[in-house]
Amino acid sequence: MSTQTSVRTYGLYINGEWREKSQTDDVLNKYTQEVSAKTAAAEKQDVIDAVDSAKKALKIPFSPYDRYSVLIKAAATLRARQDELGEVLAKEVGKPLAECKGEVGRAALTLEVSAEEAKRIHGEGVPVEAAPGSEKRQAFTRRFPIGVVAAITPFNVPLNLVCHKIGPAIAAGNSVVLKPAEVTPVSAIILTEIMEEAGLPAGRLNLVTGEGATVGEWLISNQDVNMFTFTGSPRVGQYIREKAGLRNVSLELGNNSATIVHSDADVETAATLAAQKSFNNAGQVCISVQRVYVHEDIYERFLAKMKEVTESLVLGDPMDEATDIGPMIAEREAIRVENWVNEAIEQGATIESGGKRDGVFYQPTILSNVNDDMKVCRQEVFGPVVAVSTYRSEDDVIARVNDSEYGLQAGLFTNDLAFTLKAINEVHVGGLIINDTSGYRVDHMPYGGVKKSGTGKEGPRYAIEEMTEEKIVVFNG
Ligand SMILES: NC(=O)c1ccc[n+]([C@@H]2O[C@H](COP(=O)([O-])OP(=O)(O)OC[C@H]3O[C@@H](n4cnc5c(N)ncnc54)[C@H](O)[C@@H]3O)[C@@H](O)[C@H]2O)c1
Ligand SMILES: O=C[C@H](O)CS(=O)(=O)O
Repeated sequence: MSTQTSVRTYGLYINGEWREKSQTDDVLNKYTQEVSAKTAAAEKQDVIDAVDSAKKALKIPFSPYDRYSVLIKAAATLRARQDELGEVLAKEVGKPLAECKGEVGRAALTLEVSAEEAKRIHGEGVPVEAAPGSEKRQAFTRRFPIGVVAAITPFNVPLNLVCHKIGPAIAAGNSVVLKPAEVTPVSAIILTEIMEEAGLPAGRLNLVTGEGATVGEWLISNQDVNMFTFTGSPRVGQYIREKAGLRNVSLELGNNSATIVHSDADVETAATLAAQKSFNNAGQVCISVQRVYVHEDIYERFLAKMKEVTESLVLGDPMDEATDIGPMIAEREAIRVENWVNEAIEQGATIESGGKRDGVFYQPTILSNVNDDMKVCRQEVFGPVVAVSTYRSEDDVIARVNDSEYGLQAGLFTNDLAFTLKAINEVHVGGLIINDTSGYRVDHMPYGGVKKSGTGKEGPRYAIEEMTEEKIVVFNG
């Protein structure tokens, strides 16, 4: 590893060794737009070496307790370095510092839960003796590591979402080849250093950095990879699914998350939470509140409060404690959001708050008078824009929430038990959050979508199920 002035250059990590490359990619500080780090651009042979090393490492015993010890040590280091890693995240993502430190804390928890789960992987007794003719038999299941897991991750939560992949994969006894997002790889590289320091055996975690279209592609075409765990856009997720053939694929993809605010809801609370969860990380969160359906009886009060909270949010330098919203990941993304909002306005939408772009910043924006076919409602905005509209009947609002290609999470504010039960039965999503927004997540819960939002669940216990193979053992007594 070498240092160029104050800009550090990071290598690849393959078979327990750091490998420098002459070709590098710049990582920008998303606020200043200056180069803040350089990362190695992996070549095809590096990816082959990384997968080979992962495969070979599987042959060396690594007990569940040793996996636990490494993960718990790494988690402790994350906690000890929370402030420093928070700053790394604030620079590479552009999220406010407090949010970034929060992500480091969550990442540590994800590794801690993964560590605990390493000690709990178990099968179950299967009553084969209940079948006529099998009276003398007995059976049980056991779970085994799936093998080499390729983990491909997105830019927006680049430390915790990496932990959601390497934590369970290592806990389950697998080896990993990690390819983090090219625009936010530094926190994942530091995490790799932390795993090495925590005593992870060589080959159990390999890191290859570079473009998705090259490095990702070489991983997908490598037949020694047994499983892909991917978080990112539906476009790339679908591509991986098509190319993976019969190999296991876990996909955590996008959403255009809806939250319903019913007539009996606590308006102040719902409006405040909706504003916070529409705009944190500049709306670049897969469960960000994008569509809010408010019962017509409380709409005016709700909108007034949501506007008040939204207009109090401060845009600025992520390192400044006063900042609530930082830049978007790239100016072209801010321009895309601007275009989508302008298109909605041409189609009849009204700007209630925000609606302006300044370079890479886009103001937190509330739109009303929207219809469900506008891009800002039907597609995933992945930016600080929320569309608020009214509803009258419960059937109507549930149909509108479900009228989406996506189904990751949805929120419902109500204390009406009958409506709640109806929503539990009828809203087609992976997670329904009652009396909070779609944006609620803690890291040990099962998390994953239906429809175009993906397949498979994360949350260490559930990810371990995806990353292990079940074998039944039958005794003929
Ligand atoms: N459901 C979830 O848990 C969740 C969480 C975070 C983000 N997301 C989704 O991620 C998206 C935003 O993230 P993004 O812009 O980083 O996504 P992206 O799909 O552009 O990139 C994700 C990763 O895929 C890689 N990649 C790109 N092309 C590839 C290819 N051809 N082959 C293999 N890998 C390739 C990228 O380099 C990156 O590492 C949004 O849609 C968001 O909803 C989902
Ligand atoms: O972007 C989507 C993330 O999965 C949401 S969270 O950061 O895990 O809460």
